[in-house]
Parts: sequence; structure tokens; C-alpha cells
Amino acid sequence: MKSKGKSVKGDPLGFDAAAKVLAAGGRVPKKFAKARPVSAGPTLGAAQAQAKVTPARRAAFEILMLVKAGKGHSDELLHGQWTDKLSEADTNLTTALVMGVLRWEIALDARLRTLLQRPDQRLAEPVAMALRLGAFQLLHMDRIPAHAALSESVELCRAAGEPHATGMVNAVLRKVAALPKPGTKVFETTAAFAERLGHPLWLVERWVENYGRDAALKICEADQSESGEGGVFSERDAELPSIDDGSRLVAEIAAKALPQVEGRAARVWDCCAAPGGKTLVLAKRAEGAEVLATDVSTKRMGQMESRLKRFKYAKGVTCEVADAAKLPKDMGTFDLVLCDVPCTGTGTLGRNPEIRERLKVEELVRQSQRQREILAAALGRVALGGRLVYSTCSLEPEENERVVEAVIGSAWRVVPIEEMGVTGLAVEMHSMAQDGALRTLPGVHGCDGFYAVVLERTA
Ligand SMILES: C[S@@+](CC[C@H](N)C(=O)[O-])C[C@H]1O[C@@H](n2cnc3c(N)ncnc32)[C@H](O)[C@@H]1O
Repeated sequence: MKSKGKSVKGDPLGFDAAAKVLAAGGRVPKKFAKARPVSAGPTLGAAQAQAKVTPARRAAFEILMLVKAGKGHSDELLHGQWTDKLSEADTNLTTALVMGVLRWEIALDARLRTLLQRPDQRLAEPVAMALRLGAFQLLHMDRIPAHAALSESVELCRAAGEPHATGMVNAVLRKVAALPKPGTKVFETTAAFAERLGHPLWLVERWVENYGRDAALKICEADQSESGEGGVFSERDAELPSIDDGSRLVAEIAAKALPQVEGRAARVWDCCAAPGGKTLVLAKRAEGAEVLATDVSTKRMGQMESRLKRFKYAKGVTCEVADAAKLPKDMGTFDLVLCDVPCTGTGTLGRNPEIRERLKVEELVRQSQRQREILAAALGRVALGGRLVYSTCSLEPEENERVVEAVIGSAWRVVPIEEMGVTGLAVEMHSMAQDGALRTLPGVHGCDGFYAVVLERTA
């Protein structure tokens, strides 16, 4: 479904403005009755309409509009001003609506398009979003009454200053309500299941090529479900931070990769550390080691430092803002480097649904270049006999094995992850290994998609 972009400010629907109007005696001044820009506040109809929308749907709509306009990440927005005055139940509903619409957007648009009078019709973004929000509730949420999903989407459309489109939204959503729920076909082409499961075809085609059709289908299915409890470890360690099992596994591998050193504390460098999930696992497991954690982002490092303070065992960790490709020489060499580089995050689409909409194939090239620079610099800081763990949460070989192949020379050997002796696993390590490296896939291994390889300096 094509949509016309509209500038979205902090109050795209004018809800705040409308609230002021209603608070001032519940009467909306006549001037609002005239057609006016959304930024100038709601019209009379808009103000009345917004009062008919429940807070959870309003918040979800506002957040989705901001994400669409590239003005924030769903996770941050869901923990910000839009939800801080909501009840717990409303916050949960807002979260379910935002994550659901982002996960299913491609599939919803494909369905909605077929129900428009002119499928190529360009819709204003608030209209398109009201349709998606309504269709998502009708097709994917069990406990939402159809009339609430439908009528509140109509009111959201009106409240957004698009009263002329309310009839169309109502008619289209009535057709959606009459549709059978999406079911699984006996056999589907890649294009069909990519669309049904809300993924860009170019990405799914890459997964089919790299991991096979069955795995690609499982990845897509896993990306559409709520991220549940992990299935990689047999038990949760209550002292560790709450992180995805794949992320923990990478950190546990890194902790096991730390070589024994005699007569001094081992030196560990976590070079792309924020928000610190893996640093915490390392700090807990590598007791007695000197741990340096760096990140190029001052903001993320600030948040990470506050997070580390909540864990006693992390009090010895030194945190610095630094570019991993330019760590000052006088910081010396390390026995272990964890190089958990920035990446496209295609192994985490369940948790970060908007990546699928934002990611373009050119981004792979840009990320891969940056990853090579960071890895090359980090390898240069590993002591002889020391090890480096290179990792990403990407499913794309260009960010994983291709980066490693391009950067390591003859002075390195791959230490197979099966030799690391990670304990407490609920699944065999070899089932997650590929050419000595870790390769987890969502839906296949019970965690997000991670890649990790252990490299040892031999000369
Ligand atoms: C995948 S995240 C790291 C996640 C972290 N290891 C954890 O487990 O919580 C990548 C991080 O690399 C940081 N980063 C990006 N470029 C960097 C660079 N040149 N040097 C250091 N950090 C960088 C980003 O700010 C981001 O926090």
C-alpha cells in the first residue's frame, strides 16, 4: 500500500492540543471547525474523535507514526512519554499493537491493497496507519472485539485530520473483518510466504539461498511471534542480566575462550560493549580479570554504566568511550577481545520489527566495511596466544564469515566453538555450529540469530 508522507511532529494527531481544548471546559473553539494543518491542532470533529479513542490505541498510533517518520525506535518510544501515564494493561496493549503492526506491516498492506477500490491508490500515511492498526487487530488479535478495532480506527483517521477517508476505512475494515484468518498453505512459493509472514522478499530469498527453504520459513515464522523464553540454556542464571539466549551464548563462549595467564590478571577488552549485556556475562564469569568495556557512543556508554552499577560483580569493569578502530596505543594488548560489532540485526527481527522496513541491500555493504575496519583494528590488539571473538546478530554472510575471511591473515587459527566447553546447554553445541563458528537461526535454535567465531593468535 503506497502512502503519502506527512510531516509528523511530536504530536502528530494534535492529541495534546485537543486535550488542552477539552480540559478548558470540554468545548472546542469554533476555529477548530475549519480545515487546518494537523500541527495547528485538531478540528472540532478531530477533537471529538480523539476523545473516542482509547489511550492504548492512541499511544500505539502516535508511536507507529513516529517510527514511520524515522523519528524513533519502537523500543525507545514504547518506554517513553507515550506510555508513562498508561496503566499496565494499556501499556501491554500498546506494545502488542505497535510490535504487531511493525511485524505484520508488509502482509497487512498486501491484504489491504486488494480491498481498496484502486489498489495502487496512494493513501495519506495516517489513513494507511489507521487501516493497518484496524486490520492487525481484526486478523491477529483474539480478544479484541471487532467493533472496537473497527470504530476506533475510523476515529483515529478522523482525529488525524482525514475525515474524508473515514468512510473508506470503515468499508475496507468491514471487508477485513469478513475475511478468513490467514492460514498456512500446503505449499507456498518464497514470495507467497515472505508476504504472508510480513518480510521483504529480497531478504527471504537470501535466507533460502544461505540456509534452505525450511529454515527460511522457520525464521520468518519466529520473527512474527512474541520473543518468548529462550530454549538454548537448560536454566536461567538469576544473577545474569535478562538477555536473549543467543546473546548470552556468545558471551559464554567468549568467557570460555579466555586463555589462562600466569602471574598477572588476564586482560579483557569488550570493544563494542553497550548496552552491556555481554560485558556483564564476561564480568561474572571471568572473575579476577581486568575488563575494559568501550563503545563509540557516549549516550549508550552512559546508559551502560548506570546498568552495570546494578550488578555487584561488574564493579571492577572499566568503561570508556572510544572508537574500537582507534583505541589509544598505550592501552596495550589483551588476552581476550570480544568484538561484538554493529550490524544490520537481521537475526533479531522479532525483537526489532522495523528493521525489515528500513533495511536496504546497500546497508549490508556499508556495515560490512565498518565491521572490517573494527575487526582489523581489534585483531591488532590481541597478545600472542590471545583470542578474539568476532560476533554479530546478523544472518547475512557478508557481515560474518566474509568479514573474517577478508581480514584475518595467516597468523590466526579458528578455534571450533565445540571446544569451548560451554555448559548448561539444552541443545547440543554441534547443532548450532557451522565450520567451527556459532550460527544460530531464529525458529531453529530457540534464540535470536547470532554468529560468533573464536580466533586465536598463533604468530
Ligand atoms: C551490537 S551492539 C553491542 C551489543 C553489546 N555487546 C551487548 O551485548 O550488549 C554494537 C555497539 O557497537 C557500538 N559501535 C559502533 N561503532 C563502533 C566503533 N567504531 N567503536 C566502538 N563501538 C562502536 C554501537 O554504539 C553499539 O553500542
